[in-house]
Amino acid sequence: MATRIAINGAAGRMGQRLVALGSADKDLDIVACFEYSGHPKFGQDAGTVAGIGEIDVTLAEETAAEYAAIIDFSVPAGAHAAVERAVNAKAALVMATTGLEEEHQAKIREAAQVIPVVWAPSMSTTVNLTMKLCEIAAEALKDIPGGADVEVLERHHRFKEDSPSGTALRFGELIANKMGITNFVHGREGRPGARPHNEIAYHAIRTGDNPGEHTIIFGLLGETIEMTVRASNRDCYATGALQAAKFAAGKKPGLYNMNDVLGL
Ligand SMILES: NC(=O)C1=CN([C@@H]2O[C@H](COP(=O)(O)OP(=O)(O)OC[C@H]3O[C@@H](n4cnc5c(N)ncnc54)[C@H](OP(=O)(O)O)[C@@H]3O)[C@@H](O)[C@H]2O)C=CC1
Ligand SMILES: O=C(O)C1=N[C@H](C(=O)O)C[C@H](O)C1
Repeated sequence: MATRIAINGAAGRMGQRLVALGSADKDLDIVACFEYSGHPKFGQDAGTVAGIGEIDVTLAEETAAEYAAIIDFSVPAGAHAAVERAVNAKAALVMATTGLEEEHQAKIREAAQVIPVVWAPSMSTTVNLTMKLCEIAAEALKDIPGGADVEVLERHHRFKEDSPSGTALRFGELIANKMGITNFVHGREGRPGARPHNEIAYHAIRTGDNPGEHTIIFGLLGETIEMTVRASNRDCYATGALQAAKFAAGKKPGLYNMNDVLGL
């Protein structure tokens, strides 16, 4: 039987791709598409907005339909509403929105005590694989003579509201945990002095319509290793989120990540 899903932020860049790809998936049934009432497309058919023709689901704030999972790609206020909807409906939650304040993050952790939650800053297979590879590199280089300097560069479209990306922050966190690093900086200017090893620096580039690119640099004295992972379009994130919804629907309550979904 197909998994019945709801999409929050359904008129957005990601929401539209979820509607398009979810509608084409015979194992999924999109039964609700949420948007806030002030959205210019509110009340329109979600399929028409996504450019695939009518799917008989309108962009709404409420639904009478039952769903097994809700996927959220929206904004912090929308993510907060998605958590409440999922808990009230006893549905699984796939949380993809980034740039959340600590109070919103705490609500997600709390929700995971009563419903299954997949929470990841990137639903892409190659990004999550690159995270594993970076952990291997960090472990191998943590005590290298001369030290290894870690810098995380990310490049996204001009419309992105949070910075650095949630994915860049997760790369930094995973590497810092392996290398025992405790200092984080965001860009550099002026005369900060020689670079300490106990530091990870983030650099956020905003340009054009880039759907997402991350480069992680481990700079040694005499050689450098860089890992770059790049999306060509948003479907890698949408596909991962739809897979996560299938994975989480009906699972026992708890916090899951994309390694659980992808078996990495
Ligand atoms: N984890 C992952 O794999 C990925 C995560 N993301 C994250 O997903 C989020 C959304 O990205 P993107 O689709 O590009 O952004 P968009 O701004 O295109 O989409 C967000 C949508 O949510 C709408 N919205 C605003 N308020 C609410 C609300 N209260 N309830 C429901 N919907 C609301 C927005 O409306 P309006 O435009 O009027 O504000 C918009 O339609 C970002 O945080 C981004 O970083 C993105 C890609 C991959
Ligand atoms: O806003 C985006 O577009 C993206 N946001 C996510 C993030 O902040 O990590 C994931 C992806 O890089 C696209």
